[in-house]
Amino acid sequence: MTGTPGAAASRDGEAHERSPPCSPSYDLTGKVMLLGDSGVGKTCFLIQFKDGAFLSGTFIATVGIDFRNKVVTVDGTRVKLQIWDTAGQERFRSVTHAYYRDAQALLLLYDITNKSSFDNIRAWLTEIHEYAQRDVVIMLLGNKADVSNERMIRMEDGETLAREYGVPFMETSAKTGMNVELAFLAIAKELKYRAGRQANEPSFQIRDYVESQRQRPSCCSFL
Ligand SMILES: Nc1nc2c(ncn2[C@@H]2O[C@H](COP(=O)(O)OP(=O)(O)OP(=O)(O)O)[C@@H](O)[C@H]2O)c(=O)[nH]1
Repeated sequence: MTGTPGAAASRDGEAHERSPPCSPSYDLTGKVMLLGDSGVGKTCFLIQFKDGAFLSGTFIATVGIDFRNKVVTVDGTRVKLQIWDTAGQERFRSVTHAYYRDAQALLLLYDITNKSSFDNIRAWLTEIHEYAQRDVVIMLLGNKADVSNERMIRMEDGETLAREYGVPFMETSAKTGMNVELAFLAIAKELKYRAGRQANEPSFQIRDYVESQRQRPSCCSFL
């Protein structure tokens, strides 16, 4: 994370990118990567957060890596998130490994309707531990929670795995937007907290925050 605004230009050309140093449009920046198997919904997740829209129809796999910026305000601090959308396909893995070490946070997605995407989470976590910074923030997300009739992975299985690795967890839907913004807000809050805690500011526990704020899909409200 860096506190120096105005440095890099984004591909989406947001005006705030070139703000003069005397009037920065954000206070902190943090790099976030979206990881997970091909087709779990990483690109849709990012577009839902950035534009509030869902891309339905033909699935076009990401080639290599791409990024978008969005500024969120948490507790009065403006955090610019630079969000990297990676290709889930195996053949792009060596390209994406190179980006892991600069990331402060990783959102690791599986698809609740696709068992192998869940089974591969352990392998993703092994890669993360190999290539990412030791203190990187990791969040596990079970995406496509809107497709309840095709569910293959129970919510409690996601929770158990997340607990085993000590990471926050929630189910999400890039289609309905359920918990999408919350995932990024929780990351931004954690980055702000790490950047410097103010006197009298209560400590922040990302797992507790996510657990208290997340919505549950209606099918799983009993879990
Ligand atoms: N119902 C539903 N469909 C989704 C959701 N998220 C993504 N999809 C669909 O899943 C397919 C794959 O979505 P992408 O976002 O392209 O997947 P990806 O993880 O970026 O895939 P790669 O770029 O290959 O790594 C698309 O057909 C999306 O419309 C969701 O939350 N709910």
